[in-house]
Amino acid sequence: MLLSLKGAFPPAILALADGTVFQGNSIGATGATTGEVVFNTSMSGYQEILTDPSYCQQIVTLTYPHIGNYGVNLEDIEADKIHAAGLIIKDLPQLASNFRKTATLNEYLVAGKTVAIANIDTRKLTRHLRTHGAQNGCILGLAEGETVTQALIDKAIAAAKAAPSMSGLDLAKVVSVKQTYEWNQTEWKLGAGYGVQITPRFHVVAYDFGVKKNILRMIAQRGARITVVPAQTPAADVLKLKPDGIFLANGPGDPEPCDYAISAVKELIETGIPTFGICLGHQIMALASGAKTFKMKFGHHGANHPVKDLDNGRVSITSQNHGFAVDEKSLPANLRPTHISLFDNTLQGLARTDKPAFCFQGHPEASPGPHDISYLFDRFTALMEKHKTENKNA
Ligand SMILES: NC(=O)CC[C@H](N)C(=O)O
Repeated sequence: MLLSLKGAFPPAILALADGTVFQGNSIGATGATTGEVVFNTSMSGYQEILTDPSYCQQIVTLTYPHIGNYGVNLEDIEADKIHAAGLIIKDLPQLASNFRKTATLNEYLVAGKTVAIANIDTRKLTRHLRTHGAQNGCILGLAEGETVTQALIDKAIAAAKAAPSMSGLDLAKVVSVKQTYEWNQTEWKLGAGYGVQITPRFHVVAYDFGVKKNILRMIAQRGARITVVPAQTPAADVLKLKPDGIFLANGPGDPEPCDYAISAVKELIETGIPTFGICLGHQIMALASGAKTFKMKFGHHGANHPVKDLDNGRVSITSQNHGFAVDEKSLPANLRPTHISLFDNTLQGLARTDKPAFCFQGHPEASPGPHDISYLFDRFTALMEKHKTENKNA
């Protein structure tokens, strides 16, 4: 039986901007945090979710009831720190067990200075977010011995109301790396851990808008060495690196204000160098091609989302994490829909008809999630192979 640790942790408050309040226990850092409260339906992968830079300024509610069962380890990270603004769960099990475990979730949250709340009704919260839409919230993690008072509840509601709206926020340049770096780590294998790409055939330049490490690993696995560049790198600097392919990363915030990236991508696609975008990268490619994006009601966050490939009818179960989407009605003639979500029919994939450029809204790198749609990385490799051969023959 899993024993709840209810009594072992100080109280915590979760307040939403509309005044809804939940009381539970603080299982992370003491103090306050604010952000957009979203829900994620993945059953595992909390460490990858917490470290995903796309969750910057978002508080993540996990709908799966037992979170923390397998602790945390040194390998399942998508960035070198926790990026989520906070965590909301139902039950933190007393026992965390896994052969790779180096710490418990609670220890990890405290060390990562992340405020988190447990023992609240996450089903009620999720229904609330589904009905009323994602909204800002505040978690107040109290110190040992402190008790909940009306003044603290009012303070949490006021902080939730004062938090900035996600619409219009450019967070890509906030989380992006400041210096260019090289990447050659490949995918994780049981017994061997992560590998190294020592015989690359391609050179990929990856725009870091908040890149998840597993994307870089999956590109490296397929024969590439990668130069990761800051979000605001001009197109001319990318071209100087003579890439065989350009990758546009995932990232947090609203894609629309990322004008520097939109104009660079517009220029780069025109050169005919194969380009692949994921999530924020997908939205930026769409904007660079003349389409529009919009804010969704509560977005897609989970590892069980069915997506249909419009070219062959094949359905993949995919990992998702986005709150904005590309408006299908805004597509220019040279941008073709390739995938749609079977949850709400929103656009999931696009391809340029005039250039070797395509993009995907969900997460083919999984981490966490199913690997059904990893074929998109093979598609990128095939485009680079073709481009390389054509250039050689030219
Ligand atoms: N994971 C991502 O890249 C998210 C893209 C964007 N920030 C959105 O919420 O839609």
